[in-house]
Amino acid sequence: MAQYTRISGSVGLITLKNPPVNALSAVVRQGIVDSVERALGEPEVKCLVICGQSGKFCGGADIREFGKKMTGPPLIPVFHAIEAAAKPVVAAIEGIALGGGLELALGCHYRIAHSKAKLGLPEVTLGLLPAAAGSQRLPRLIGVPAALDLITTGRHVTAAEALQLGIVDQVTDHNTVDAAVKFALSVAGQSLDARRISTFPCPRLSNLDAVFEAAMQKVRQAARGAIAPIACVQAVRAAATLPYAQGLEREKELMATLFTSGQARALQYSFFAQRAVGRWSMPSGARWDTSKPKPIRKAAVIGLGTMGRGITVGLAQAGLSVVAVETQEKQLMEAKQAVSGMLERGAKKRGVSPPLGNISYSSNIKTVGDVDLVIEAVFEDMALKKEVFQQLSAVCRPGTFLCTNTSGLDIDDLASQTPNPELVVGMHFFAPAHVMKLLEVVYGPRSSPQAVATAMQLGKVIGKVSVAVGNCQGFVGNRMLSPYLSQANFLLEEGATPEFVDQVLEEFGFAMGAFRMSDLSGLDVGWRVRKAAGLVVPGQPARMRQGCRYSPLGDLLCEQGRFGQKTGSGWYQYDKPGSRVAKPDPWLHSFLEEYRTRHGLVARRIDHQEVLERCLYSLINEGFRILEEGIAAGPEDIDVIYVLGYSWPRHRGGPMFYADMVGLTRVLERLEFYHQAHPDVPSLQPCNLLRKLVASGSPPIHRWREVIKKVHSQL
Ligand SMILES: C/C=C(\C)C(=O)SCCNC(=O)CCNC(=O)[C@H](O)C(C)(C)COP(=O)(O)OP(=O)(O)OC[C@H]1O[C@@H](n2cnc3c(N)ncnc32)[C@H](O)[C@@H]1OP(=O)(O)O
Repeated sequence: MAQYTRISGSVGLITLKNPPVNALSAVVRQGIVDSVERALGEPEVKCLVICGQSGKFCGGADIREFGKKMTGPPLIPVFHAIEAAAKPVVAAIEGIALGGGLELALGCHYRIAHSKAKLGLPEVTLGLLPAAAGSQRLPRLIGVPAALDLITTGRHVTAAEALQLGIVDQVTDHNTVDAAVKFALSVAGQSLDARRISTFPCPRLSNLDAVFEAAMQKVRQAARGAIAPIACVQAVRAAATLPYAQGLEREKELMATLFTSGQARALQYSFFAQRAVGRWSMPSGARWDTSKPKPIRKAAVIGLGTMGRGITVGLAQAGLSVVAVETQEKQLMEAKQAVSGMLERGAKKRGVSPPLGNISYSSNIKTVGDVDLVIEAVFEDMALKKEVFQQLSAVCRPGTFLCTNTSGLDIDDLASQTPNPELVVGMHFFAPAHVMKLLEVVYGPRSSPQAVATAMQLGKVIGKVSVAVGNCQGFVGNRMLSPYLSQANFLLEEGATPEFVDQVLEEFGFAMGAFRMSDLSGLDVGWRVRKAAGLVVPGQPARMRQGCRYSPLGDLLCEQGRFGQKTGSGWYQYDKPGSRVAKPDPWLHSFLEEYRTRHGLVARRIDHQEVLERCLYSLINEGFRILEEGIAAGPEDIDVIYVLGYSWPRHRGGPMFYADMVGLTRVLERLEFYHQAHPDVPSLQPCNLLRKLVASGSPPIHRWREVIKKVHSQL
């Protein structure tokens, strides 16, 4: 609702009340209209202030209403009614003014913001554009280049930047509503002619075409197929070239296209999925709302390689005390220098001082005796990790949580090295660990709900989106990647080139195709894992392992010392080791031809559809297996992992959402087709859960959990 009160006799105060973010639901919109009307009708009222309850101005349109039947007044006439008011209306912005929230403020005559407030038009991140006249008012207020930046990126700006840009009129460190009331009284009675943004001409640009061309090129490059950023540029162009009323029409047209697009649905699903993963549950019945995390004040990181350094930075930046341990003195010194540099650069960006004092460095593992939680981040080698866990068990005080940063090793095996396996969880960080948003929190069969809750909470504290998943080879992300990469390799055996496979996957929206990504990660990483699993038999490139098709192509490249970017060659060639520009490699093409001849394989023409379907559907099929086994609690967990950790295009929601969009029947049919053609590839055999979902009439993704529950209860 929107509550109307009178303060100081002559100020009408409208307070938006719709927890948690005062979103502009139908009731709130109606409340604003009624309150403005009432205030304008009361002769004693000289001015109005609009604020939000609980220190939050407004989080924008109510996203939960999207896709439902529209009720209540639309936003544009509500904002026009405010702008047309004959009494000054001041927005008192505390906390957030986002999307429709900022558009509401732009409809007001003045804006006062608290110094800690964040403002922005993030509609683009939901597959939309600021279509409550924001795309038309903001360029008129702050000019085209600044508006293009804000609208196409959706970035939030601080109150200080908003003041500099001219979005707000005043910033206060004190009570924002008091400041706004005082301000409103000071301008009451003054002419409002120059305060109605919709009447402003858009500031002229001599190089208008060049500015828009450059903006379009920039968004096309960054968008990876997303359409909203392009529509945002078009809407701002309308503001710059058309009268306000016509610009609004264009905004409406563009919005209509976006609103009904699958991309907006995917992005909105992704928004809620990222919040839903916080409400985790385990097959044991343990849940987020019944498991209390322990507060972590002091943590230790063991092993200061690339991952350990990033984790240390993340913890220190979040204000935790960190003991950073590296047993080799020389590496410890190098790490200290590197971590300090990362902290200094980060602090400079944020305009704060670097939290160097939060970290104490040590070469002695015994110094971690008084920490609340340890994150072991040594080399990905089980024997080494076991040794470290044994040492930790001896030196840590009772009750210390022991976490391992691993991308796939068995958490339970590691936990068995300690007398308290319930305190052990996996924390799978993604590189660079202080930047990447994703954290897979991996529970073993003996991890306590409190250990999981604590790791999930710590993830939140350090700014990660944490997803709780069960223990299995590769956990969720890497386990699903395995059939995807296998298919990419099989396609090469059958006649494709790395360039073609990557092109198809990049056109789909991945930042990098399977081969460019493997070259970046380093081919030796998977090779080492395959060797440890006994899959690599030197000198014998047989194409079968344990009765299933196997491609030794990656192993053969590694045997040649081709580890990817770091060695200057892998699936591609590079100018020099470390160079990032991948070039097609004639050597690789002849190598593939020789390989096919040696194995009696005849290259055939492989089309775009086959690449996409075999790579994606095998990955999706593994996702269904993961759901069936209860390794992930719901499709949202998998989708968040893929969008945040594996560059799955956000505007396609995630692999499980994509399967829902394509249609489960279609996915099932195509998997059956490919499995028939390749019966020796088990990852192409449609899994039980997928069949069950199709048999249940392919319910929409938000109802999959019901079918999954049934499958689990039948086990
Ligand atoms: C046309 C389109 C127009 C005019 C629009 O306005 S589109 C909406 C534009 N607004 C946004 O995109 C803001 C989205 N929200 C956020 O970025 C963040 O939620 C936040 C910065 C406002 C707050 O962040 P935080 O404190 O971390 O909290 P959560 O993100 O966890 O959110 C708390 C719960 O609030 C729900 N929420 C947030 N925004 C909205 C909204 N606009 N409509 C409906 N509900 C919203 C969010 O889902 C969380 O609830 P749960 O999902 O956990 O139940």
